[in-house]
Amino acid sequence: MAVRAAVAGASGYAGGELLRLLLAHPEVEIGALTGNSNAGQRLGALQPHLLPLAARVLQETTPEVLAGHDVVFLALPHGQSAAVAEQLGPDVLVVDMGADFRLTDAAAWERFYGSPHAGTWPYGLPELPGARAALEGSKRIAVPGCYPTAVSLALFPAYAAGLAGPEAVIVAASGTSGAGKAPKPHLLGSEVMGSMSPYGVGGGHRHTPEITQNLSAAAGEPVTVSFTPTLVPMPRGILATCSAKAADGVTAESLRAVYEKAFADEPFVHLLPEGQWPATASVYGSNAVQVQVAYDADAGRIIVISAIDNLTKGTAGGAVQSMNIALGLDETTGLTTIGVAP
Ligand SMILES: NC(=O)C1=CN([C@@H]2O[C@H](COP(=O)(O)OP(=O)(O)OC[C@H]3O[C@@H](n4cnc5c(N)ncnc54)[C@H](OP(=O)(O)O)[C@@H]3O)[C@@H](O)[C@H]2O)C=CC1
Ligand SMILES: CC(=O)N[C@@H](CCC(=O)OP(=O)(O)O)C(=O)O
Repeated sequence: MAVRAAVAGASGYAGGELLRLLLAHPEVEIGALTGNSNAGQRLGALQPHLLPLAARVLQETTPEVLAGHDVVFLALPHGQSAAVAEQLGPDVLVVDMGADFRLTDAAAWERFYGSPHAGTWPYGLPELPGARAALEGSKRIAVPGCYPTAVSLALFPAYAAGLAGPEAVIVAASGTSGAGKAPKPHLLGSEVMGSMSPYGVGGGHRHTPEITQNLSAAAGEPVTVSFTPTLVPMPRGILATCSAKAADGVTAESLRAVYEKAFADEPFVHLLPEGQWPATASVYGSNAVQVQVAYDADAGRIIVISAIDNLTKGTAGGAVQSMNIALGLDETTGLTTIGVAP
């Protein structure tokens, strides 16, 4: 019997990418689609690439509309998911693509998001140590942020193996869809085109505590994170350049061996052959993650670079992958590692 799934936030970028993936998922039947300001609109007017759903009309995001589904995906702005989720029954699988349930530290939540902490749900990054076990059979999933997905996958093996010092430095570039579809002055075409710019500099970005949480868990001790995001003129993609001081005794060979082992059985994470570097174009529209490692002997640092599609592995693909695990389906169902090129 098909898994009936509702999508709240179906007019947005994350909701649209999720629907693209669910349309290709053999076990899922798409149920209610909801929006906010666009409720009452035809989906075809808002997401014209989703042809099979073009005639569907967006409904209001209410508990009544979302009732009667096996899975409810929440692709809503931060802070909007908790109120909706608490009105959904305990038997429904709720997959939150926003940030509301990602952090374990209530004080960090309040500092970075400025509202009361709603709680913590099993974290939808299956590749992290222990994550799959927590997702299996779960009725609640917190899908990671896009930058934390790229960065945590890049650095957790080094921390878990004790190869990296406790201060991680990360500079990551994101395409503009990461900022969502709602109009924002800094995302006007004339501001973004032909330019690359930093934002959230100096520890202010709300993904800093999420990255810190993941790397500290992998290390088994506190890790501090210097995270600088940048905006680049492309619609999709994240390239994360991550580095940390190498622990004593690290060599290029030992570093590579740790990453080969960490990702050997991962269906979506690919350690590239030596000499080949991750590129966002290679993972466009796919759930794949490209990773490459280097040991800079002169600087005494390890460098790990990862590339993801922020909308696919960075949100909707990660959500589907985690849903599959929670429902006991093959983890890769409905997901592809095949990108679009050129
Ligand atoms: N874009 C990305 O790369 C990623 C996004 N995410 C997360 O996914 C979530 C959605 O992001 P994204 O799709 O980019 O954002 P968008 O701005 O593109 O879409 C937001 C969606 O939420 C709906 N919405 C807005 N306000 C409300 C409200 N008060 N109640 C109910 N629905 C509301 C909008 O409806 P309407 O259009 O009808 O007003 C729209 O469907 C966010 O939490 C984001 O952090 C996570 C990882 C990556
Ligand atoms: C380019 C850009 O603006 N990106 C967003 C991150 C989007 C994302 O993945 O994260 P959330 O799910 O936490 O919103 C930002 O920096 O706020």
